[in-house]
Amino acid sequence: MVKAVVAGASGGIGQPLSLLLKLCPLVDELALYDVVNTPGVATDISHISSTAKVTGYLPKDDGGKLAFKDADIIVIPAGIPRKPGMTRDDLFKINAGIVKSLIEIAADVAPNAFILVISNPVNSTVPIAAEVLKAKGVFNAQKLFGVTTLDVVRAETFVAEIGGKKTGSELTVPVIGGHSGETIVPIFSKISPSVTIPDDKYDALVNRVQFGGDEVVKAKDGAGSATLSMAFAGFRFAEKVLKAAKGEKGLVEPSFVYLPGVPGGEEIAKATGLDFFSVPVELGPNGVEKVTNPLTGITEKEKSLVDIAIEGLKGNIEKGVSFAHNPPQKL
Ligand SMILES: NC(=O)C1=CN([C@@H]2O[C@H](COP(=O)(O)OP(=O)(O)OC[C@H]3O[C@@H](n4cnc5c(N)ncnc54)[C@H](O)[C@@H]3O)[C@@H](O)[C@H]2O)C=CC1
Ligand SMILES: O=C([O-])CC(=O)C(=O)O
Repeated sequence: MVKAVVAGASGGIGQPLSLLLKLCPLVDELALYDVVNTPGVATDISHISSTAKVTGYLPKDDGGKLAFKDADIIVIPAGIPRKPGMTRDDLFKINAGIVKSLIEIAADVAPNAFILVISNPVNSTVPIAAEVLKAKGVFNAQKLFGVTTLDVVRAETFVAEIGGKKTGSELTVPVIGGHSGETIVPIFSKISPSVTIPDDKYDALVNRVQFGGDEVVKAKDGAGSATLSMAFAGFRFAEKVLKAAKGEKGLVEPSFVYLPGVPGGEEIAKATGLDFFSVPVELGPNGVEKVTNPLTGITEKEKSLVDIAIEGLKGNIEKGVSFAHNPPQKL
């Protein structure tokens, strides 16, 4: 019996993500949690004639605990999205506390769950999650993931447009680093099957991957950020985690993980000086089976992009860790 939870299930990402999980034959039970509207969303989705049994919870009557209890996988797209002119870091003030409170519930009632954090700023919310789990004595780095799949999906799509492929899904494009602006680093030298990016298109393509989120925020013009492509990306990652948990081999996807706690991570932590970095993760029954060092054999241009990413990530990670230890006092 596989129980999946979506926290933030009534939102722009949460609703289509819940729909995709309801359609997934790997899910037997789907618990939808949000501070608003989950009775309606859950009842609506529950009428779909697929396997998963759907329930909806609000915070009242310990709804969070009931929703999360004994979950196998918890996906978190809870929190506010950007408006034009904002950076992801501008979301920290509100979303840091939301993520912290949700991870506390997870630690108490579902300490063995895979936890997939979508809420921004991912570069800081994942370190918060790790610190909360550590403090509760239940941290397993192999099961905590910052979801950066949308960067990979975008890179596949944009490279396919340039490389004359019919669809990006024919391509594997590693994207590493973090999940905001210049911390996002596409490694075009390792696209498989290989695609040559013309020199005169390289910088613009890197920029489009790094600022793909801004493209959507601008186009939505105040109505939020990427939701449908994010639901696709979040589901793609969750499905791989679930398939790997069932024993399927060869499933790899980049994710923002705690390097010192995952096999193969120490070497990358040493090379970057960072505890968290998005790297290609090979998934297994226990989550991260191993990570591969994405920095070997990259080009000089890519090295300089990685250096910029490392600088940005340092502050983002420290901000998350220090919030987890010293959250602002409530008035
Ligand atoms: N990792 C990534 O690649 C991406 C991350 N995001 C992030 O995902 C988050 C959600 O985005 P949207 O779905 O567009 O926002 P939204 O505002 O449409 O939905 C967020 C939902 O979270 C709920 N929520 C707020 N506090 C909560 C709490 N304490 N417990 C449970 N639910 C709570 C809200 O009621 C709302 O239904 C944002 O932070 C956004 O920046 C968005 C796109 C890509
Ligand atoms: O841009 C945003 O704020 C949402 C996001 O993370 C993305 O679309 O990559």
